[in-house]
Amino acid sequence: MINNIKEILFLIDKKQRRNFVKLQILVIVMSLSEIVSVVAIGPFMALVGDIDLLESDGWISWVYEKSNLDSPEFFLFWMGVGVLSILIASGLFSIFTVWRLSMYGAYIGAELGNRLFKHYMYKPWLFHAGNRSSNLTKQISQEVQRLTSSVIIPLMQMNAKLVMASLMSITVFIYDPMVALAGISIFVISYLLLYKTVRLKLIKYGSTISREQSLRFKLMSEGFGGIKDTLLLGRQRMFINRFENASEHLAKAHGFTQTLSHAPRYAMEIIAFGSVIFLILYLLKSYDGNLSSILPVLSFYTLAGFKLLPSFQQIYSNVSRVRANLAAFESIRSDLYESMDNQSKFNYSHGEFKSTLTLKDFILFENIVFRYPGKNEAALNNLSLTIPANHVVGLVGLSGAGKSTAIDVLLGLIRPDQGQILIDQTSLTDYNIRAWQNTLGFVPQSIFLSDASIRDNIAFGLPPEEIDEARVKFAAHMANLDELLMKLPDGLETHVGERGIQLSGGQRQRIGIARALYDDAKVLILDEATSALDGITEKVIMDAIHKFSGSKTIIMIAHRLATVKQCHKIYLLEQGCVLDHGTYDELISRNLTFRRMAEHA
Ligand SMILES: Nc1ncnc2c1ncn2[C@@H]1O[C@H](COP(=O)(O)OP(=O)(O)OP(=O)(O)O)[C@@H](O)[C@H]1O
Repeated sequence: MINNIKEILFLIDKKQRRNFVKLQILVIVMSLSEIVSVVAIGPFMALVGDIDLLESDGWISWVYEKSNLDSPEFFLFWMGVGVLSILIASGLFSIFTVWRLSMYGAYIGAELGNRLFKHYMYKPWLFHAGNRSSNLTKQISQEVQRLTSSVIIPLMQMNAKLVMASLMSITVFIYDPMVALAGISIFVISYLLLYKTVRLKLIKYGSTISREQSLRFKLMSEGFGGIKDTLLLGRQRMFINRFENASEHLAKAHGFTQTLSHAPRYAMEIIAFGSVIFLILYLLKSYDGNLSSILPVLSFYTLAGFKLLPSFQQIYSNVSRVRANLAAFESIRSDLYESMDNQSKFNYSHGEFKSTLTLKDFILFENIVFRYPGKNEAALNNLSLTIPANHVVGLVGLSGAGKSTAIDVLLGLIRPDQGQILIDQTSLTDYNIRAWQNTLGFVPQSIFLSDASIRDNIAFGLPPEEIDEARVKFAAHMANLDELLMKLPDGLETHVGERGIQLSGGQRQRIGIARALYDDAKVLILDEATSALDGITEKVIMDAIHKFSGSKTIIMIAHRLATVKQCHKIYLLEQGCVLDHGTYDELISRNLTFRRMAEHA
C-alpha cells in the first residue's frame, strides 16, 4: 500500500507535489492547535477542583493578580471562556485544514481524469478500434472518481489524523509515560490486529467492485447501444438478469467494505470505556483518592482520548477504504504512466496547429503493406496506386478487399508496416500528418452525430461562437439538405437526438457530407457515403460533388457501381492490392470481376 501511495505521489505533477508539502505544514499547525486546546483544559479543571490555587504561588495566581478581576468566580468564568475560545479556534482551524486537504485531493482527481481523457483522445485509431469505448468511459468516470474519493481524499485526511495522533500521543507521553504507553498500545494493537484480519477481504471486495462495475458499464452500453436489436430479439431479460447479478455482487462488496471499515468503532468504544474505568482506578490509587488532584488529569486524558479515539478510528477506516479501493488505481495505473510519457509528445507532433499540406499534383500509395494486430493475413498487400490532384477517383472491390483500410492509411489513422504515402514529393510522417489531415474532408460509412442541433453537427466540434453561418448554409445546400431544413420548423436549430436517432439514415449521411464540405477541404474522401440514399438523392449529391472536380480531389469507395460511374479513374482492389484500374467503361469491357459486380449492383 505504501508503494502505491508513493506511486500516486510520483504520478501527480511537480506543482501539486509542492502544494502537498505546503499542506503538510498546515497539518502540523492544525495538530499543534488541537494539542493546545487539550492542554488548556488542565489548568481550568485544576481551578474548578481547588479555587484556593489562586492564593498559592503558581502561574495561575500570577495571572489572576495581573488580570485585576475582583472575584475568583469571575476569573474562573473568564478562564472558561478562554479555554472555550481556544477550542473553537482550533476547531475552525481544523475545518479549514480539512477543507484545503479535500480540495487538494479533489483537484488531483480532476487532473488525473483530464490527463486520462487527453491520453485516450490522442491515442491512434487502432487503439480505439481494439478498445471498447464503454471501458474507456468507465476508466475516466468511475475508476478516477473512485481513486479520488476513496483513495486520494481519505489518504489526505488520514495523513492529517496521523500527524495529529502522533503529536497528541507524544504530549500524553510527556504528561505520564505509563498511562500513555498503556492506553496507546491498547488501541494501536487492537486496530492493527483488526486490520490484519480484514485486509485480505478488503482486497478481494475491492477487485470485485472494479470487476462488477466494469460489467455493468458494458451491459449498459451494449443494452442501450443495441436497443433496436434487443427489443426485436426480446433479449431484455438476458441483459437485466446479468445486470441484476452484477449489481448484487457490487452491493455485497460495497456493503462488506463499509461494514469492515466502520464496525470496529463499536468494539473500540467498549475498550475505551473499560480503559476510562481503569484509568480512574489507577488515578485514585496514585493520588490517594484526592479528587481535586485527579480532576485536571482526568479531564486532560478524557479530552485527549476524545480527540485520539476518533482519529484512530478514522485512520483505520481510511486505511481500509484505501485498501479496498486501490484496485481502482491498479486498473488505471498503466494508462496513467503512459500518459506521463506522452505529455511532451502531445505538445509536439499532435499540436492542433492550423498549417496544411497542399496537394498540387498527385497522391501516391507506394508499396503499402499493412497487417492488423493479431491477424495473419495482410489487409493491404503491396498496394500501389496514384490519385491525380483535382480528379475524382473511385475505389471498388468485394467486401474485405481492403478499401477502408487503404482509406485509413491515407487519412493517417493507420501507419503502414511498409511502404509510404507521398503527397507530391512529400512522404507522410508523424510530423506532417496533422497538416495533411487539416486538408482532408472525410465522410465515413456510419456518421457519428452528437445530440445537438443540425448546425452544430455540420460544424462538428466547434464552439457555437466560432461557427460560420454562411459556410454551414453552403455546406447544407451542397449536401442537398435544403428541402429537409425547410420542412423542419426549427431548421438548422433542430436537435437530432442521441446519435441522430431522430433522422433517417440518408438524412444522417447528408449531414455527414455537409460536415466534410464545411471546412472547404481540398481533398474529399467518401467511404460508402451515399449508401443509405435513394437513387435520386444520391444522383443529386453526386452531381454536386462532381461539380468540385477540377478544384478538389475526391476519392470515393462505393459498393454500388453507379456511384463511381462518373469517376475519372476507378481502382479495383482484391486482397489488399490493385487488380485493375481504368474508367468505368474500360473496366466493364475488360474485367470480369468488375462486370459481375456491376451486374449484381
Ligand atoms: N479493426 C480491425 N481489426 C482487425 N482486422 C480488421 C479491422 N478492420 C478490418 N479488418 C480486416 O482487414 C481486411 C480488410 O478490411 P476492410 O474493411 O479494409 O475491407 P473493405 O474492402 O473496406 O470491406 P467492406 O467493403 O466490407 O467495407 C478484412 O479482412 C478485415 O477483416
